[in-house]
Amino acid sequence: MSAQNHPAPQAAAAPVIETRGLTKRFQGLVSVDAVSFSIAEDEILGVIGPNGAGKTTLVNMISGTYAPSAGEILFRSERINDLPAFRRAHLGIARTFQVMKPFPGMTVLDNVTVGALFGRDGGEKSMPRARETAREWLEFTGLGAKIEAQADALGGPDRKRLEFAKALAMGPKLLLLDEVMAGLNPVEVDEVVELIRKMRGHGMAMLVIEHVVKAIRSLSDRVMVLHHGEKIADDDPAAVLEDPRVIEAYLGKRRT
Ligand SMILES: Nc1ncnc2c1ncn2[C@@H]1O[C@H](COP(=O)(O)OP(=O)(O)OP(=O)(O)O)[C@@H](O)[C@H]1O
Repeated sequence: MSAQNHPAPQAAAAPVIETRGLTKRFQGLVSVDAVSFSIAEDEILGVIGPNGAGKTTLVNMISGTYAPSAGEILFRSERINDLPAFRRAHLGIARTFQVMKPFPGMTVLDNVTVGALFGRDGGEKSMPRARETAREWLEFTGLGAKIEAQADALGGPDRKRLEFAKALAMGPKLLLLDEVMAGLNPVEVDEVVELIRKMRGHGMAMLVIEHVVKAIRSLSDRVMVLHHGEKIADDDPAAVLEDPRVIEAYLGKRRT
């Protein structure tokens, strides 16, 4: 099954996230250079580019970890440049991290319950409801049998599932997935691809940073390519992955 099998997102609907000329400079280095893009509800934008292209920095600006040096971030038409990260989480922006960080000394269920308590609109208001939400997302992500395990004892693939469940329990409208397939074998990659597919239709926009090109090709409605901080392509996956500039900048060096 490919992304083309899904109904096309409504072109006319207001985007969930939009950036205009978004820029981040670190001293002399321009890490993200005037990047403009948008993602609609239920749309998946794949983001690829060589190491150091600015992908994680882009996510860090959207989630509120880094303040932009220039440009605008609009979330459902509201300018959010100056909101702290927790306020963005309350609006419905959730992310996963490249290095998975479960809360140590806590069970799998407790980890995801924290997500449910601090999510959109301030999170679930009661502990029983938060735990119920956490259980539902742990079932959804395939960790239903491990809810009482210590989170820091989980193996790599299960840690990724936990990271998904934590983010989903926040009730996101925008989910930012930063290299969730790194370090997985091909079978595990396919499982994560299936999981992301299953997440479609839950009213989210998704930004998926990934080096596994096969996965990006099959998941994404559109693919954006960053190179030295600049956007060099943003189109449907087939067009982007055949673009000579993209092959030159990135794909020529990778055959995944
Ligand atoms: N806090 C920081 N201070 C200084 N430079 C930074 C900082 N964060 C990122 N950079 C620089 O910005 C550039 C883009 O980095 P970024 O991590 O966004 O790239 P990336 O595309 O996510 O790479 P990768 O695929 O390796 O994760 C790099 O040159 C990096 O060294």
